[in-house]
Amino acid sequence: MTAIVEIRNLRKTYAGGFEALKGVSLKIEEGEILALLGPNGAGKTTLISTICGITNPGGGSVTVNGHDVVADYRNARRVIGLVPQEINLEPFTKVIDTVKFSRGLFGKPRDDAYIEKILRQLSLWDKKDSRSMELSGGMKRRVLIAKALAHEPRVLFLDEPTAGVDVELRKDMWEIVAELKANGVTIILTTHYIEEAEAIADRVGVISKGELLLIEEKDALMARFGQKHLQIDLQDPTSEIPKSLSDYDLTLSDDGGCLQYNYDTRGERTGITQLLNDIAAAGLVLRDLRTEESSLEEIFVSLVREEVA
Ligand SMILES: Nc1ncnc2c1ncn2[C@@H]1O[C@H](COP(=O)(O)OP(=O)(O)OP(=O)(O)O)[C@@H](O)[C@H]1O
Repeated sequence: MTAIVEIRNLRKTYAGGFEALKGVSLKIEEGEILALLGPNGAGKTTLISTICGITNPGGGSVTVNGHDVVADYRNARRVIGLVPQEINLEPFTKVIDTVKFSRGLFGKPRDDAYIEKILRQLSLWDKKDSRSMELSGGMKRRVLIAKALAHEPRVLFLDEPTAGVDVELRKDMWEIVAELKANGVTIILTTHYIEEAEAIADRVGVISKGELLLIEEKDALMARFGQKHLQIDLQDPTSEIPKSLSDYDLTLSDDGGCLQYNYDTRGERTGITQLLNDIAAAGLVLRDLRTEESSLEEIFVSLVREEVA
């Protein structure tokens, strides 16, 4: 794989002295979907804005497709599409005109067939003559994507693409992103919805306080930090965990009816067989067993909490 975006030791200090990026280095591979997670104010938008040439870096460098985003910003911008967090559409302009205009801004020749293709892909073709003010919030978000794609970028940045969007439309967006990836577009998205990263990202980066805490393949991340929980429902509630089970990582539900056993998914031995024997020996009778895996959300929260501590 080749890197299409290379970020080296990127720093940004806003006027007033706030250090929003503290030396971020990152390579983004061509064709991948990278999700950037991080709490409010972590620096995600600042990072995206700097890569897109909207904010000037205070130090370090970024190249996109080999073009430096400061020294060679025109060529860098040509390959970048940006879907901003805020909806910034002109209320009286027709959908098709706003999308065509975006293409023109990059000096690309008129290509009505391509514009039709992206509007159809985003289910906007029947709205092409509607003014932005006549569209729902979700449709406006689609128009922003169409605008960002109008000049055929190879790298698409989506800054919280599904903020405030209903569940159904969110899933539609995920499909759109998957289709774009299939067409060879590299996608970087920021999101607060961890299930979004879990559903569509190839890699996940976690940013907190201007630093990249980690960047890793999603599946490897889930396997590395993942814990499994075995829920053991008891026939009769118990008031406390029997002393003979004190060596196990067990928690008892408030109603005393369920024991939760936490174990490492990487461990060669889970200890479950022995635990079940010991539970029986302690006189507890099982009613049911369920296993659950920790979600990316739990992993993320524990990482950011460690950072804050
Ligand atoms: N123009 C600016 N001037 C001064 N400080 C700024 C400016 N823009 C952003 N900041 C500060 O930089 C920090 C990072 O902001 P940024 O918007 O990059 O965070 P974010 O991770 O995108 O947050 P969110 O998830 O809330 O969108 C915040 O503390 C913010 O207040």
